[in-house]
Amino acid sequence: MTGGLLSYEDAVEALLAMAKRLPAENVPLDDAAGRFLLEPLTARRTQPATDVSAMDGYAVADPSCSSWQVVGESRAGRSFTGRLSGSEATRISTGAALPDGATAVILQENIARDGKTIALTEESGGEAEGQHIRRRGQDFAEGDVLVEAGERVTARTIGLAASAGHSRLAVALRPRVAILQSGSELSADFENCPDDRLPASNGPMLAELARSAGADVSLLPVVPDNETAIGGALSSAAEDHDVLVTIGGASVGDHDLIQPALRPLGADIQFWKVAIKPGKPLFAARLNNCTILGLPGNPASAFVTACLFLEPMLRSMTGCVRPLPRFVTLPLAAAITQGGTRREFLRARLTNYGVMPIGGQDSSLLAALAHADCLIERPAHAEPAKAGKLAQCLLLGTGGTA
Ligand SMILES: Nc1nc2c(c(=O)[nH]1)N[C@H]1C(S)=C(S)[C@@H](COP(=O)(O)OP(=O)(O)OC[C@H]3O[C@@H](n4cnc5c(N)ncnc54)[C@H](O)[C@@H]3O)O[C@H]1N2
Ligand code: MOO
Repeated sequence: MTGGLLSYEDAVEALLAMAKRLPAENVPLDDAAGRFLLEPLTARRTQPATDVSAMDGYAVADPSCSSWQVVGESRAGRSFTGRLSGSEATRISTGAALPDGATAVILQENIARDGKTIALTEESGGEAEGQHIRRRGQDFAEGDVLVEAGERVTARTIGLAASAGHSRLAVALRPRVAILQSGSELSADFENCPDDRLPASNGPMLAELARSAGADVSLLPVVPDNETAIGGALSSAAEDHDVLVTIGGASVGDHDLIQPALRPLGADIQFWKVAIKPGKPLFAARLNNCTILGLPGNPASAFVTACLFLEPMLRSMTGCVRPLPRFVTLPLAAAITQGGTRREFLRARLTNYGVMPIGGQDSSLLAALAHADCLIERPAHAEPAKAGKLAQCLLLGTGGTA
């Protein structure tokens, strides 16, 4: 606890403990992208399956000769079936199987050919046994564990899985996430929003963030500041979703009605208020089988808390081995002022000289937020820091940097 507020670590740990791991499904490779392996990726085959040539040229039985007789060809996909001996050679292409008896490959640039006879050109160097040969199993062998369970399925993992003989992978079911925005000032009509209303912009922003984290997202209709209407929307959303994210109405004002609406439904409020800026009024609750994450309404607060809480929770539910945000150490490109009473996450941009805090740090500023591509962590009560000092930073837009 920090002055009655929970620390970020305690709060995120409590949230992760609330949200249980989802069951597995076996999905085609493209549908596994961005999700986490629930089982180690094990090679079902050996690669390369035989010794192969690394270059276009000639496979030879004896590289110490100075000329050879070409007795056939080994192409990728159609190998030479005979066996080489003495001064015999075959034409060979990159990736083609090395003929039996071949001990080296000579680059075609180093060869002069006259009919079936080939000879080393004057410029060529000494040829050695084993040169330009990729050995069987050099990449991986059947039974090798190639990627551990809990790692993210990237484009490279997909390539590796295909190569290792897999067309499907075991991943967790996609979390079903509902997003509920409340506030009588909010309008879902972005094109015709009167001046006394505000576009409900946090909904599509966080829907996209959750979708990028692998969730199936339902963006629910905006609910006005009415406890009964909010209660009805909460209870129906909690029935058929694993996670319900509420936006706004998390603080202490007369119109902050999310918790008052949750209590009569029997929801268990697990924690409220975290010592971070932005994001102080965040809360978490459990209603039947649904984990409810109450995010503050200010756009920067909603976004930053989604990065710090929602993404880690979704990663944890889907089997990620390192669900917590991964901070990297980077130099400050400009000085930052003294820290306040809460640990702060300053919106910033990466430059060639380090991280540069952006101008507007007020949590209502969406244009400034959209300009940021990382967050600088400034501990509570931190001393002012000069340009060049190292800071902990969270890169944005990398799928949570897990
Ligand atoms: N007396 C106190 N007042 C406030 C405190 C406090 O501790 N004591 N905390 C402040 C902090 S910090 C924050 S953050 C805000 C957040 O409060 P709420 O979660 O209750 O958010 P709202 O009041 O509903 O909205 C704040 C702001 O954001 C706009 N908003 C809300 N939802 C959306 C949406 N879906 N899309 C776009 N914009 C949205 C809303 O119109 C307000 O302007 O409370 C402080 N107050
Ligand atoms: O925490 Mo509020 O999110 O500071 O603006």
